[in-house]
Amino acid sequence: MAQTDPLQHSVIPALWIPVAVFTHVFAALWLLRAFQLMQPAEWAKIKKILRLRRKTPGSSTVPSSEASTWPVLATGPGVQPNVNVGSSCSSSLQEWGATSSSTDSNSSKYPPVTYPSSSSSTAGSEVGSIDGDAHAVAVLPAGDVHAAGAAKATVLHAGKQLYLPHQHSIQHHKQQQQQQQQPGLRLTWRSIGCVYKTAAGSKPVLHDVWGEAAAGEMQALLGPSGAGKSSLLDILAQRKATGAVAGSLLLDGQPVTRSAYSRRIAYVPQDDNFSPIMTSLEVLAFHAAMQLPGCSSKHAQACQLQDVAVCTGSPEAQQQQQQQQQQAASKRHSRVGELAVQEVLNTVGLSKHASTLVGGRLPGGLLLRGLSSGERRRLSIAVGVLASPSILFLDEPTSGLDSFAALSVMSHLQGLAHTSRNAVVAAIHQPRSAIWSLFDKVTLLASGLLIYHGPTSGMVPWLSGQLGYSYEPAAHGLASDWALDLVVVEFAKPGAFHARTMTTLAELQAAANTFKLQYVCDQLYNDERQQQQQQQQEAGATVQGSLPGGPFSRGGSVELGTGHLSQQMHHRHRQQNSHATQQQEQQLAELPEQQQQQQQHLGHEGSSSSSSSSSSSSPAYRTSWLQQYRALTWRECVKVTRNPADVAGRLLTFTWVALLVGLIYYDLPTDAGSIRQRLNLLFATLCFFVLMPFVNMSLYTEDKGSYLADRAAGLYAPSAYYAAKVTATVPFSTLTALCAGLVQYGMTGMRPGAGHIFGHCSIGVLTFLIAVQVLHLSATLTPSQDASFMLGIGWTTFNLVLSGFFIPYKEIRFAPLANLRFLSALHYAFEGMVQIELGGRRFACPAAGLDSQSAAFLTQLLPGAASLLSPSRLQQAVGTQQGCAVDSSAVAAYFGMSRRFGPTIGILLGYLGLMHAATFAALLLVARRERR
Ligand SMILES: Nc1ncnc2c1ncn2[C@@H]1O[C@H](COP(=O)(O)OP(=O)(O)OP(=O)(O)O)[C@@H](O)[C@H]1O
Repeated sequence: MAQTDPLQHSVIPALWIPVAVFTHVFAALWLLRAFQLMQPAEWAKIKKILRLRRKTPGSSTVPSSEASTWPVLATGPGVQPNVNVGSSCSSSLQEWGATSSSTDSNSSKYPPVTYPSSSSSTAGSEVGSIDGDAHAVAVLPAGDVHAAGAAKATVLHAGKQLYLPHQHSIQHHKQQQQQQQQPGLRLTWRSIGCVYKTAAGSKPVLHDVWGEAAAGEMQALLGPSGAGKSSLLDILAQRKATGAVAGSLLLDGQPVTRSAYSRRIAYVPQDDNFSPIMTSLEVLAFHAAMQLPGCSSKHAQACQLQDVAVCTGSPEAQQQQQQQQQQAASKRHSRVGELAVQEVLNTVGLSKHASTLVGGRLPGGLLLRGLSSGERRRLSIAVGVLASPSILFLDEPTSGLDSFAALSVMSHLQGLAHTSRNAVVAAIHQPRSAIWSLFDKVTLLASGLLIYHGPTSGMVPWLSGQLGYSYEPAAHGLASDWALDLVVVEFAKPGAFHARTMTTLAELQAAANTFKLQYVCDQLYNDERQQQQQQQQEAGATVQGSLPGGPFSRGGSVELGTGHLSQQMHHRHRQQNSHATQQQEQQLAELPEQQQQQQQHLGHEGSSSSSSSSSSSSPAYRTSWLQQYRALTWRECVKVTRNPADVAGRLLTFTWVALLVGLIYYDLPTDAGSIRQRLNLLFATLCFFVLMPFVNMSLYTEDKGSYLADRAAGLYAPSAYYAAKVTATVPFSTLTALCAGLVQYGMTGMRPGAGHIFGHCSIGVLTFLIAVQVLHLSATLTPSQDASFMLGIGWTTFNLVLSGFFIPYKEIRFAPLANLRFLSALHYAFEGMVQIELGGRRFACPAAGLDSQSAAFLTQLLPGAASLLSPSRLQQAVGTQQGCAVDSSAVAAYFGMSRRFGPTIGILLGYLGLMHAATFAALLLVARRERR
């Protein structure tokens, strides 16, 4: 038999007061962080004043332990990369060494970086010095590198430690990469075609495009807007996920395999997607952790020096390389290692901005000062070159830059190409003269047609000499400007200025055909000669001398092939050429969607024919899942801890709303008259939990954007991202919901007892987490924030209406609809809370008897509850008889709410799991759907 509640006052001060104080102190700390972040100059002044006071004899000093608890975010020009996080994030950050261990009074001055004693370089940026020895600040653990075991290097920055996994392998990896970059590395693309399916029908955007990029040269991809430059770059970088693509991509003559190829290239998109609240160094540190090789667990023991070649090579190669590495490592026991991250920053001239925030607009709309647009661009390039790619693709690297910044960026790139033997291919718009002169080669596209591909010096001779379009530097300006003007056919051109120029698509087509005929002939000629040579070699014949290249592969100016073989090829290709492009496009357009997807994969996965570039056992990502997970968790933690709106704002909003509700229902009566209020309060609590996540919709949308950008770059596995996201965000979400629940519970005085408090809060937190997940799912599935809101609001309304609060299910007018309640998370949550609050509980009748209002409510509320509302019982309740009690189980029974706590929690956990699974599936889906 349930006992009546003997309490006179229901409020539980010991519950809500400490929690409310905690949330405010916690939020105040984050607001202080916000101040440091937003007003670095003012914060520096305050720190200076505090320091002066500390130095003044007799003045009160701030204990160092206290000082160390204050997170230092913004000092000097930007923000230190080290952050101090609470809750679950701390362990991860500590592991990464990002936790601020002390706030040295000099830390804001950025102590000079430590250079290796062996370095002969001086500070400052050197064009193309990516592999130089300068500017190292990483300190390898003393002693045997192998003894490091944990495969981490300690990176000193601003006197703090920032750990990067496998840092000590960076330099080694770069050397290895360069060894792999044989002088003859050559990417060749042949007969590339691309057709998009649009509402208006098939839209061909690339027609039979040929070309090549070789180590040590910088190539411009030139063409008017819409010419197909980005589409071609996407195809070459194997990032194309839309449209039907045809053609072949060869690395050193062998078909590329996608996973191996992706390790040799880097793609710098037109728009970066850096988090505004991370510093340049942190952005690079994150990308270093994602790109620089770590072994899979399988190789972990074998590869103490963590190198991609070791990880992906054959077992024999791995063993051999490992031995070499061990020998090399033993020679440099106490050698100070290099930090690629800092070095790359130097290379792109950003070393002074290592601690500057990237800046930009935060998801909430706040504008954060940070890097200039030119510096951001250089940071993008730094990310691109971090893993020492053999081929670097850049989509308009100079867009948005002033002319000097553009020149500086392009000079860096040329340095990379010439000094580090990278192949650089950059789509570019109207380069100024100094920039144009940096390019070795150019691909000129117009309306998806290849007009010219070859040395920059050969472009004018081809267009004027072969095609007959006269170029007058005095009148037409730079050769690249003239060429761009020449191939634009969409607009009317002033005849007086251009003299003979292209004005129709037919003229473009003719120019493209002429070029292709010549170029393709040359390629086929080379192929045939190589084949002959191979056959001769196989037959034991010695081929004297080197192969003469075709006209376009000789460098310098363009010549026509004149040999007998060349003429034969020319003739053969002329016959094939006229119909080839048309046929290719028709075939692409006719391909069903599924086959289009297959067709577009120019890289042949699993092919074993390719030498160094292919390996069927290559893992899909450069780093292991665990390494990705740790780096992503760290980034998520940085995001959470650096966004004051998301931390202090959310916590305070939750607490204040809880305080408001607590005040409204403060100290609920303990008699039967409070049953109605308790029901209302439970429903209000649940409403609060399902509505609050809407404040974070912008975060979910922003998350999706950065996920899609990273996925397009093939940076990490979706599962690693999702696991990291959950690890970093769920603890904080739980904390906020828990604090709000406890404040409200304590103030209103719901059912006393630890078990009841635990049960109520568990259901509240789970409801909140479900609502958060549903909104995350909405933001992932829908193309815009407006649509996300609509979907989210739809779910919330459905849940509220079918919670059972407004109408008992048995009274729903259209009975089958009542079954929909099983889809409502609130149905289970409300039932669970009602059970905890009212199940098996007896309330004493009010001392003055049940007031008429409550009696009327009960009569109306429980028309079917005979045991409670028989006229005699009601009479008893309204009267003031001793021992009168109301069994509130009847209320739960009336609403049809009888599920016990355990099953309720199980169902809510299942609901949450389902939402997580759906969100993950949606992330996989959109990554396919929304890629270019
Ligand atoms: N996913 C797509 N679906 C349909 N059409 C597309 C798609 N992507 C690009 N296009 C179209 O393909 C053509 C070539 O686009 P692309 O972006 O490659 O040109 P671009 O030379 O890089 O142009 P810009 O210099 O303006 O960036 C354009 O007409 C463009 O509208």
